[in-house]
Parts: sequence; structure tokens; C-alpha cells
Amino acid sequence: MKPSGEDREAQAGDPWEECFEAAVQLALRAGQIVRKALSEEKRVSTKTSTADLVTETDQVVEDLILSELHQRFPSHRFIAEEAVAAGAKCVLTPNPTWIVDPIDGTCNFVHRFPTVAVSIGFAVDQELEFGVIHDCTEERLYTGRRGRGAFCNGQRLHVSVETELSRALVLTEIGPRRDPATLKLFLSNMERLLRARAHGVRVIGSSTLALCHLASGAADAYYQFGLHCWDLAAATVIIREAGGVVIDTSGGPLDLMSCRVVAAGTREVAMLVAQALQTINYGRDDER
Ligand SMILES: O=P(O)(O)O[C@H]1[C@H](O)[C@@H](O)[C@H](O)[C@H](O)[C@@H]1O
Ligand SMILES: [Mg+2]
Ligand SMILES: [Mg+2]
Repeated sequence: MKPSGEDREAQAGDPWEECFEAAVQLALRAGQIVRKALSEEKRVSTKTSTADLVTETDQVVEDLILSELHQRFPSHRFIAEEAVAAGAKCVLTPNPTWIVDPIDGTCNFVHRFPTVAVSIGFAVDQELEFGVIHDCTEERLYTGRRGRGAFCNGQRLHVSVETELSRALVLTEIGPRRDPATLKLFLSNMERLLRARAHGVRVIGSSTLALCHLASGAADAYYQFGLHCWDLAAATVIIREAGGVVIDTSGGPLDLMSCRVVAAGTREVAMLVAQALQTINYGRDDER
């Protein structure tokens, strides 16, 4: 059926509305699958390290999301965590591209620790357009659309306005490597922030949900070495639309493929955190 004049006008003003709505519905459906599977027996395998886990539910959920989106938007491209783990290229072209983490917090999921999310990001012309993150156990849906704000269950999100590291709650994640040199750098970064009198440093086991807590103002900063573009894509839009900053650990602009990030409610705290960090080199998603 051809769209009416009104529909055409709506589509012209908001060309990605249909994609956004599809992402919302799929994130909700996928989250129900994850929530149900959380308490069930799981077949667990490892990827890049003994701490980098994957289950059949990661694969089932990713297959559901990708098959539905490919059917509806056959010309679009996809970057998805488990497809990349199986050898797919991780390259962001100007084409409309979906960036998907089917279960963020798989280690939590394996242990039935209830901090798990489904993350769906979307980029056009290599610019992030929207992000949808479903907190599967808390039943919270975080959304952010470029230029249109960020929300949690329809409530507008605003980041913290804290400018002092000595009054900041900082979140991070460990990353998959456990070799002595990496652990030494990870712990020395955490120690440096605590010596700078940060109120606390927290690791919750899901980078996307930690980033959503930052977007909601419940934390003041986040940093990590060892996450991926599918951890970052949706959450970056949500934080930016909540008024926050998402940058590289060098203090420069975010590089989505660099496997590293600093995010904060204010640029002041983001720069203070970036200056405190020693780099842990995890390579790049687009060079695997
Ligand atoms: O593999 P999933 O999708 O669970 O993502 C997690 C990464 O595995 C961790 O290394 C990383 O440290 C974060 O915890 C991230 O959420
Ligand atoms: Mg993840
Ligand atoms: Mg995952």
C-alpha cells in the first residue's frame, strides 16, 4: 500500500522512525527470551579467553534479531557480536548499519546474576542515529535518538553535572583478558582513581547497563579498555542525548572501533578520568 501524503511527510521528516520502532519491538521480544532463559540450564562455551563466555541463548537471540531485521530491511548491513566471533567482518560503512549485542552481560547470565541487557544500535553514513537497550530483568527500556533526547520507560534522562573527580562515582568493566600484565594495568587504573578520592569504582558486569546508569545520572563516569563497538553503539547515543560526553581514553573523539572509551556527565570529569588512565591495548574491532 503506498504511503499517504501524511505518511510520506512523516517519513520525509523522520526517515528512521520505522527502523527505531522495529528495534524497540525486537529488544523487548529478545529481552523476554533472555529473562526466561536466565533461570534455565545453559550450555556455555568460551571465546577469546576463559572469562569471555557465550551461550546458545546469545546465538538464538542474535539470530532472531538479525533475521527479522534483514527480512524488513534487506539492503541494510549488520555488525553483531556472535557473527563477528564466528568470523564476520566488523566494518562500519556509510550504509544503514545495525550494531547488535544480543546479550550484554553473558557472564552474569551464566551465573544467573540479574544484570543483563539486549543492545541494538543503528548508524547511517557512519553516524550513530539511535540506540535501544533493554534491561531484561529490571524491565527498563533505554532509548536515545540523535537530536531527539534519551529516555528510560518514557522518562527523560539527564546525566550528572558533577565536575569533580573527588565527588564522582565511577563505573568500569574488566574486559576479557586475565594475563598478569593486563590485570596489573587494570588494577593500577582503578587504584589511581581511588587515590584521586573518587567516591567509588563499581564493576557490574554489563558495559551497556553501566553506560545506561551513567545516562540516567546514577553514576558520574565510565571507562573501559576491552569492550567492543556493539557494547558502545546504542549506549553512546543514549548518553549523548542525555547531555553526556563519550570520548576516547586519550581525551580525543570517540573511535567506535578502538575497544576503549571514557564517558561522563561532564567534559571536566571525562578529561580527569582520561588523564588518570594508563592504556591497555586490546586492538581494534575492524582489524580482527
Ligand atoms: O560479552 P558481553 O556481551 O557480555 O559483554 C561484556 C564483555 O564480554 C566484557 O569483556 C566487558 O567487560 C563487559 O562486561 C561487557 O558487557
Ligand atoms: Mg557486550
Ligand atoms: Mg554480548
